[in-house]
Amino acid sequence: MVLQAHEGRLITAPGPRVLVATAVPAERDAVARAFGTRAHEVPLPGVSTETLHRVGDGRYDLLAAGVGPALAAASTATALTAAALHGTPYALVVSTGIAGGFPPDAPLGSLVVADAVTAADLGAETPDGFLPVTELGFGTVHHRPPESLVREAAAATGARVGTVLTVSTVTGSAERAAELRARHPRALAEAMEGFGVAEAAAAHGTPVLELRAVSNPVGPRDRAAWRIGNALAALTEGFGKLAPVLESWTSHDRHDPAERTP
Ligand SMILES: O=C(O)c1cccc(C(=O)CC[C@H]2O[C@@H](n3cnc4c(=O)[nH]cnc43)[C@H](O)[C@@H]2O)c1
Repeated sequence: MVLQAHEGRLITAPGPRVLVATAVPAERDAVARAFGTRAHEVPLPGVSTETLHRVGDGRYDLLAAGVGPALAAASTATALTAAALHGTPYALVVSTGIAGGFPPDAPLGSLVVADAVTAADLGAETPDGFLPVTELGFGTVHHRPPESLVREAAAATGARVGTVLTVSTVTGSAERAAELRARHPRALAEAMEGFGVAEAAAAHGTPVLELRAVSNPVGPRDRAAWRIGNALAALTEGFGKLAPVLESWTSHDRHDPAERTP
């Protein structure tokens, strides 16, 4: 499939394309390093600040989509819409980057793949505790990536499988960490974009995967203890192992449409 001309050369993608959304450029570049080659920058229509970084023979578009679920959703939706209008839609969206891990289940430097991408603070406080937005009669708080893809991604990368929470406020106390784990006993990690990316993907009927590398424990704030370099290295290594899985999974008609994000 011909995607575009670049410096007089046609960039082609041999198969289905994957959009990879990180929060910040350092995470995007960690993913790009897994492909070894220089990324081609492709403008994103209507967005002056960010470009797509195209790698892997044009199969992967990497996007630093911004910090937090709202900006990540807006940027991801823009990229999905632009690709659809161009006639080159994505077959899969991957939300990735660093994350806080719930000790002891997700240690520093480990990888986590989400079998549930969960909005942890979307709802209402009541005298009886937190109510998720679904109990108020609205929307959804979980997106479930396709089971077969989660299974294969975990097998290839060695990632632990569990819930990855999306929060708008980074947890900064032991009390809040315990509260989140009490509400979400299967939570392994928290980050700030997955649910927003998944909402955008769902609006386009595109499946989503979330892979995170743990840079810090979820708990009392200690920014000096974040091991961002180690986590970014784990992300590069993990993505190198993940890419063949993504290529196989998106190329074959093995995935059950019922598994897709609604
Ligand atoms: O300062 C740097 O060099 C640097 C390099 C890469 C990434 C960063 C970030 O600050 C990324 C912010 C991003 O990380 C996720 N994150 C990481 N730990 C947590 C956490 O404990 N709770 C919630 N989110 C976390 C999150 O997705 C942020 O958007 C800096």
